[in-house]
Amino acid sequence: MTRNDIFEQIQQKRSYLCVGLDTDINRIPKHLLDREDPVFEFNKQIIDATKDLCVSYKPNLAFYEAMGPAGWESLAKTLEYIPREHFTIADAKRGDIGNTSGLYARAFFDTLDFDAVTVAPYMGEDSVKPFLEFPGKWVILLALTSNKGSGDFQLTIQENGQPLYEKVMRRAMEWGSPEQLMFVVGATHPQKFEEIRRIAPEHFLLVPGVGAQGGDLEGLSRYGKNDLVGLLVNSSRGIIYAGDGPDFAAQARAAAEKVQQQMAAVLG
Ligand SMILES: O=c1ccn([C@@H]2O[C@H](COP(=O)(O)O)[C@@H](O)[C@H]2O)c(=O)[nH]1
Repeated sequence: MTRNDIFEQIQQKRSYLCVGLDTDINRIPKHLLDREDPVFEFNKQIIDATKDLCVSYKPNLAFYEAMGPAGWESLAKTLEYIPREHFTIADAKRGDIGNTSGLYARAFFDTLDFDAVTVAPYMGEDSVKPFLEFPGKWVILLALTSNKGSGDFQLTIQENGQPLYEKVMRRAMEWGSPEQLMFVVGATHPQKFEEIRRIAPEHFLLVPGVGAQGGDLEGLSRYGKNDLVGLLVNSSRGIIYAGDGPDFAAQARAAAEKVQQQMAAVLG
């Protein structure tokens, strides 16, 4: 999928929402538990209820891997079910020595046909580059994450006065163009967005941390406003667990619609 395809979808739907499919078997409505594949059934109903309101879906691999082979099966069926126009992100946070990264890339881009995978940059260039060798596929590199621990390394100041996340972004921009590389920047760091946009004016940012983690969508939106919008804002629990009864999908839709309307207002 190209950058233009993503922009077009944003314009059509007046939305830059990414719905996170963090589907926890212990949190899905009880009435689904007697289905053959409750996780897939839950995802299917969430997708049906939200697909016109979002441009992207992001299953987090932990939720599927924790279930063993059945989880991989649910993940593959979910990916197959997501309409093709949506940008699909495997939130796997991978990265290893080169040959191993190459196999991770094959797993997410060939075996499964995701558009993008999240990658952890800590092991450096040779751990990231194998993911960039797949035409039309995307790397979403962790830059400044939404969690409290982001202060432990990412915000530490280097000899040249730059925080580590900035060094990571500048180096990574030498490896991948805005057509194949995005950065994860947590919504919980609103004061950093202006600087991050200066560092990477053309790259899409995947922004988790709104909703359940307390990040505020309104404050961030102006940092995506060059071109149409260069942000994908993720919400997982705030949408998929908006309700826990038989009407859970309708509740998820209502939560997604609320976010989409805020986004439409920003897009004008
Ligand atoms: O910095 C990061 C990177 C990834 N995530 C992931 O995004 C979702 C957020 O879920 P919510 O329920 O909307 O809080 C989840 O899959 C995280 O692993 C992140 O939160 N922060």
